[in-house]
Amino acid sequence: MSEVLAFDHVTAGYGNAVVLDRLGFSLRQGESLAILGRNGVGKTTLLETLMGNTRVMQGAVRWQGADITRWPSHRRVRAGLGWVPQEREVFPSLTVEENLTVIARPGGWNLQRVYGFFPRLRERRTNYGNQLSGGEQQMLSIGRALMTNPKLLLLDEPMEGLAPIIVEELAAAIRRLCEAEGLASVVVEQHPVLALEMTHRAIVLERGTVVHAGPSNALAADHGLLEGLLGVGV
Ligand SMILES: Nc1ncnc2c1ncn2[C@@H]1O[C@H](COP(=O)(O)OP(=O)(O)OP(=O)(O)O)[C@@H](O)[C@H]1O
Repeated sequence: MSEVLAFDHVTAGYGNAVVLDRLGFSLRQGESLAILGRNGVGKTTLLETLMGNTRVMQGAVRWQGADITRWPSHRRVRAGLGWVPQEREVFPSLTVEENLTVIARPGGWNLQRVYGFFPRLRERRTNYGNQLSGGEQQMLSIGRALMTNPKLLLLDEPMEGLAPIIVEELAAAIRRLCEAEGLASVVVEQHPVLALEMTHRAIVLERGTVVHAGPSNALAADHGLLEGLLGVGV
């Protein structure tokens, strides 16, 4: 499998504040990566850097062989980065269908395919964004990213605030996107066990740098290591 994404010694932050400190990792075609770490270590900043929303002071971000470090975010979306933000960013005064079609880009994913993938969205297609449950909003947020026909999905705490039954449904959907549809993904998730179940590999951040990298199943099985890295009882 060839490498599609790489952070090469990236130092980045906001204004003069450094959040990511010479951070490095890479992702291969079709691979899913969990970004783990305690609060405030820079997980969201990593995703924001991937989307071009931070100031990169050093290092390079490479996507499919191109140096995209200075690309604006709209160009990154066109190049296949599909962003599912933490706030979900569903348009409240547009219907589900309008939310999906307004950002559509040509490709294999279209309205019918997204509805096939999330039948709940088809049922709710005439409802407004602000009439949806949290789980439905998250499905819509993922559906919107799929409508841009991405090659890589970036998910920032997709399960936050959702009921356990919806979490199961969404985790299965995200896994299916990776396994059946061949989409690569980068997932920031507070719940490490869930994140490790959903991904092939994981990196753990501390103070903006990578302190552990390896297969997700190996980390999930090593409770001592997980507890040492994340301070969680599992
Ligand atoms: N827009 C911003 N401007 C300035 N500083 C910011 C901004 N966003 C985040 N930070 C700072 O960057 C650091 C890392 O934040 P970040 O949200 O990336 O961490 P995180 O690991 O995602 O945290 P959490 O798990 O709590 O969501 C924090 O100290 C935070 O205060």
